[in-house]
Amino acid sequence: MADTKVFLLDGGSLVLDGFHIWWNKGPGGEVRFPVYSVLVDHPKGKFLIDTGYDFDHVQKVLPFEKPQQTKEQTIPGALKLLGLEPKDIDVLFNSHFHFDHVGGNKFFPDAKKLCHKDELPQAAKCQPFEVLGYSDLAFSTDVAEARGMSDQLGAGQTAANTKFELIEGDVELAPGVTLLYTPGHTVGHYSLLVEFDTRRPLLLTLDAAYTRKNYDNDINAGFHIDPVAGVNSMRRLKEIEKKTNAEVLFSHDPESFKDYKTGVNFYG
Ligand SMILES: Cc1ncc2c(c1O)COC2=O
Ligand SMILES: [Zn+2]
Ligand SMILES: [Zn+2]
Ligand SMILES: [Zn+2]
Repeated sequence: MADTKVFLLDGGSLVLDGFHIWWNKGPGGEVRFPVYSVLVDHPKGKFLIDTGYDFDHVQKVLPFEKPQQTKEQTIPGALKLLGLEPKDIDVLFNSHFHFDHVGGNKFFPDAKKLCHKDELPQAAKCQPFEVLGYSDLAFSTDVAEARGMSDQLGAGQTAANTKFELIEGDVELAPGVTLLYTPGHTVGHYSLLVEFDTRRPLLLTLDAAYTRKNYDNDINAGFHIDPVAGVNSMRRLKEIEKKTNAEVLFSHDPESFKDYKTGVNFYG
């Protein structure tokens, strides 16, 4: 069987103060960090995990995050670099519904969509401190309507083509592609473990650990629903790393990202 390939789709960058990236630790000051999505090109199909941010949404709602995104860093642009179009994606999984992970969902009306069973209701009725994170609601007509923000929906979006199948606990998306339930950042957050025939596994923390410093020191990001669960999720990922000898990739780590394979380069 052909081996699995993992592509990181560079989605541009944003800025946050260091105390948001490393909660209670800092240092403060502006930190520009990467945003990317993950394409798993597997013999069983093409799986996309997350879809980055929508530039116009961030400009309008979170301009202080100073979005920088070229055409090639939009989801359609990044797929085009690989000779793919959005219609080639079979399954779209959102690790969680923060705006920097759902911005390109609108390009996938026909893909099978999956999320944790608690993440959807949480986005529909979130805590006051989660309103910014859950601010781009165009991924779900139900959620947008529940939050009184139907104006975010595009013309072609319907309840049917923004419907999610709900999962819970750890789930094998395909042989060797496992979604790991890692709550804390959000109620329904997931990380991803990908195993290969010919190389060590990849463990993608996604927002369970923004950077190596978060991960090594059990430091939550400033955005979390449950910091104790967040620490436990990081500790669980470190156990899995040890057990599988996985290479760990972080979601928003400016230093590490410099060495990650992006564009046409892939893991596998
Ligand atoms: C990158 C980023 N910016 C703002 C927020 C989040 C982010 O990941 C999560 O909740 C927020 O308010
Ligand atoms: Zn194989
Ligand atoms: Zn997040
Ligand atoms: Zn994020």
